[in-house]
Amino acid sequence: MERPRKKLVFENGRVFAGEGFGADADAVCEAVFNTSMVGYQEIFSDPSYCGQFVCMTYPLIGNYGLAADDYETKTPRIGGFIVREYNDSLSNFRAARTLSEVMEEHGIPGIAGPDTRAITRMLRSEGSMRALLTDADTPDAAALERLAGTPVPHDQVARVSCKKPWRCRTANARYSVVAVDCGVKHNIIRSLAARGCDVTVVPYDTPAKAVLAMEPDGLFLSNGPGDPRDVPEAAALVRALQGRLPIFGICLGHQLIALANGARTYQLKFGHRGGNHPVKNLLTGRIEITSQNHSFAVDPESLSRTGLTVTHQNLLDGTVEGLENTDKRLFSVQYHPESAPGPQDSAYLFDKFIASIEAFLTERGDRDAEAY
Ligand SMILES: NC(=O)CC[C@H](N)C(=O)O
Repeated sequence: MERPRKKLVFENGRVFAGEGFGADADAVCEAVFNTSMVGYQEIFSDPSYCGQFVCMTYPLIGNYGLAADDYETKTPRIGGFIVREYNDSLSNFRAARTLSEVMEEHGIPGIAGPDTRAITRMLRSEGSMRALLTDADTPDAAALERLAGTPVPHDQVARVSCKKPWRCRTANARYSVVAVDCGVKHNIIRSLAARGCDVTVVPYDTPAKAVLAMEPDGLFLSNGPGDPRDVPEAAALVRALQGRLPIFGICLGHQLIALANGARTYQLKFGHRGGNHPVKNLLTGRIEITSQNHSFAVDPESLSRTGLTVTHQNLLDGTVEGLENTDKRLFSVQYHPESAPGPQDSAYLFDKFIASIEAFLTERGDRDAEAY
């Protein structure tokens, strides 16, 4: 099939040529890179990539298609894909659709052909930056002007969060959990459901009173796109509910817990995105290989007097990867224990949340799980 000629123009003036796949549309996004060797479907459908171009360092993308059961959300919001080679000859018996056709359906453009290693090295040395994906014949000067004139969005969480509460029921449920949806990955909901949780997913700006009216046994704070400081509503919810319910946060949820307790977050030079980031659990001394996708991190200097202690640390750059306040039954991780894509080493964190809920129910004296 004849594919349109496209190019990527970066803020620093570098231009990379290639062929379009997915939607034949222009887009301006922040470009980041992901080093996972598998899992492009989960990356494609992870709402945390809303408004970002993901440059895949693995050189062959598309060859196992998309499987009906593997989406992280029904409405993919990734800004676009940058790949070395796009391949549409599906080789997986589970494949239902091609990546390109589903990208087209959702208006998401892609470019195949650029030297993705060169782009990655550029982002590593100069830091994440924005780019315009456009037709090959757009003049570079006009492209740079468009880039400079496009404002950075601050409403990504509002774009990906559900608009009304919805419930994921599980057979023989033992716990009821409210999940604050800042762009929740469905594998998180599956991971909670697999441990006996009925999960009510609520919009990111749900007031604390409305959450309490649902009488949950625990509160979960999801991953999500953008700068955590753009969602003060969700941080306020944590402030109002911490100490009243067991709380578990992942990625953006972890950052929101830090902000709610007076800590600071900052933007990393090029972020962590991949399926093999080593993290040390400081409580056990064990090392976990983790799946990651984030640009921001919690400033360890800002943690004194917050009541939060660091439980996990990244072994590549020493950044904070986990926080806890046992008095408030509150803990969080910067990485992805639901690990899609990625290793399973950190799945124990969901069990830790269940243990925290169990202890809470027992202490409250109204442990009625046997009645279920
Ligand atoms: N996966 C996430 O939740 C990402 C959190 C946040 N948007 C960041 O980039 O740091």
